[in-house]
Amino acid sequence: EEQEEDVLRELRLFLRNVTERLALDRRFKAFTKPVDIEEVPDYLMVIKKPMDLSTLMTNIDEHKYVTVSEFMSDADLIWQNALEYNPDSDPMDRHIRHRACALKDTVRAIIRDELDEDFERVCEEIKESR
Ligand SMILES: CC(=O)c1csc(NC(=O)C2C[NH2+]C2)n1
Repeated sequence: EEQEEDVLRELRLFLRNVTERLALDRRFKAFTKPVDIEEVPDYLMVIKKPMDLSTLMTNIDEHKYVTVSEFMSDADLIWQNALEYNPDSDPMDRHIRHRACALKDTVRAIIRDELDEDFERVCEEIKESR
C-alpha cells in the first residue's frame, strides 16, 4: 500500500546517497564503471557476475532492491570480483586489492553508522509479503 511505497522510496534515496558517495571517492575510481572487455578481454572468463557502482545506481533506479541486504549483496560483488581477478603478488594487483578492501570496509561502516535496523526490518517484511 502507499505506506510501503513511502518506505521503498526512502530506501532508494538512502541507497543512492551511499552509492554516490562511493562513486565520488577517488580510491574507488576503478569500480565506477563496468570493466571494459576490449581492454580486459579475459575478464568475463574469470568473473561470472560483474558489478560496478554505475550499475548499482541503475539497479536502484529500476527498483531492483527492496532491502538494504539485497543492495549489499551486489555491492559486495564489486570488491569480491576485484580480489578474485587480481590475486597475484605484482604491485598492480596488490594496489587494486587494497582498494577493494577499502571499499568493503567503507560500505560496511556507512551501513553500520547510518542504517536504522528497524528500517531494514520493515523493508524485509515488505519483501516477504510480496
Ligand atoms: C575492476 C578490476 O578489478 C580491475 C580492472 S583492471 C584490473 N586488473 C588489471 O588490469 C591487471 C593487474 N593484474 C591484472 N582489475
